[in-house]
Amino acid sequence: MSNTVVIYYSGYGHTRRVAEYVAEGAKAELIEIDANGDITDAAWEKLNAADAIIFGSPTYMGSAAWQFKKFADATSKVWFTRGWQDKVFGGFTNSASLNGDKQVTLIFMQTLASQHGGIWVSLGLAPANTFDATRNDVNNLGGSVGALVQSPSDRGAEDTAAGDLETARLYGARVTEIAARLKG
Ligand SMILES: Cc1cc2nc3c(=O)[nH]c(=O)nc-3n(C[C@H](O)[C@H](O)[C@H](O)COP(=O)(O)O)c2cc1C
Repeated sequence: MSNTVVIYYSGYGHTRRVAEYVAEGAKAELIEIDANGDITDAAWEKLNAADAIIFGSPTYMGSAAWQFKKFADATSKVWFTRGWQDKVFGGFTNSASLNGDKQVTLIFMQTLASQHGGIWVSLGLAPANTFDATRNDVNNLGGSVGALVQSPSDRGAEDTAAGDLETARLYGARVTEIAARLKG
């Protein structure tokens, strides 16, 4: 069994709900980045000890929230020692529009993982893109780099599409399974 940590920021709770689904699938511990973009020393230790790390952030203005970026910049301290070399990584993002430039956020997370010498896990789920596909289907947003979720701008986190949340859960499970396989 591998040890996975989900680290995320959420401004208004929508991404927190997604993070809970990812963590359920991954059997992971959750760490929330606070409103100042900080995490505790104990949280850094958990990240350093993890076999797999899954990043999460809402997409704000076409990229990750600044709090997540502050965390990303703070990982430079670990980068100097190659402390996360060969860890397994994944990422998810959530935003109001179906597209909303979510891909930019995922590519940012994938690049962050690559800077650390990590092994990135793709979504690994076929898109549900037929005429009859619905928002209850897995991967209805058609992602491939990581998990994409849409939360309607006029609703709370409880109204996030079931298919997107299931996509998040399945993706978490995939990251942990791949980390376990690599661990041997
Ligand atoms: C400052 C700000 C910028 C946003 N920019 C985008 C955006 O670029 N694309 C989009 O689809 N939604 C955008 N949104 C909507 C959020 O991504 C959406 O409400 C998301 O569910 C918020 O997640 P949270 O509750 O975890 O903060 C933005 C919201 C805020 C507050």
